[in-house]
Amino acid sequence: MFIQAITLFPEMFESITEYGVTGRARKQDIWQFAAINPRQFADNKLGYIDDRPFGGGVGMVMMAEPLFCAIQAAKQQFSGSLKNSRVIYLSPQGQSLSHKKVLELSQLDNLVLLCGRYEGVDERVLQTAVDEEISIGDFVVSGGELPAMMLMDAVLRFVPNVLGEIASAEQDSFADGLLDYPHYTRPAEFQGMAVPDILKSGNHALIAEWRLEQSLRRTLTRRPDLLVSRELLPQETRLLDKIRQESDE
Ligand SMILES: COc1ccccc1CNc1ccc(C(N)=O)cn1
Repeated sequence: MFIQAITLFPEMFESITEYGVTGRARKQDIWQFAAINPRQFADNKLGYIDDRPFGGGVGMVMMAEPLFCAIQAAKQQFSGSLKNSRVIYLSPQGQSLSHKKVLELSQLDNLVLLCGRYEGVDERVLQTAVDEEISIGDFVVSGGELPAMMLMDAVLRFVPNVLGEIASAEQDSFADGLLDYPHYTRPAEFQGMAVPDILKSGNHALIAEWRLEQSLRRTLTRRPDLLVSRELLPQETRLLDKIRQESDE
């Protein structure tokens, strides 16, 4: 997968291109990255890429021309099939990013991420050169770079070989629509708190059931909304009934 970010701060992306599983995978050429700074497309000597908003109001707006040229430049770099590509603008006005959308994006060959700064970008860029507007949550941060990196990381976890054993991405919570179960590692006792015995039993069937019960219990108490739209397997229904009876007692 070839990911390009259109950003005034290319160096910010080193946190995902140089570190952790995503950094290692990029260094192994499992995925590729390039940043394009719209300032290089500013048509004035001073490299202006923002201007005051029509209609007045606070702050500045990113101008259409430099961004449009940057997106065109990104499209010329595409590897693989041009069709299997998407230009995404990160913004609080976007469609909320979901696990389903993450999976869909992980199938693409090319991803272009437009990172806004100031009060946002000229609407005409969105109308002519952006395929989708995506939000990573109902909050505002100073630029689209951190949301872009969040999206990149979530998507890359589903690109084959990025994680090594793809299993750990599919076992992530949200992958099966439930919150994650609690995790423990050595020492067996920490500040007087022991690890649940079941996890030391070596009985993998019982451990799997315990973990599923813990996921269901956490989802029921912390995010019951996730259970509303989720089809339950018979074993899950049985465990949920058991959990509900306990809380009714
Ligand atoms: C004032 O910033 C903006 C104003 C308008 C658009 C983009 C930005 C850049 N900031 C962003 C970007 C995305 C998200 C999100 N929720 O995905 C949050 N903030």
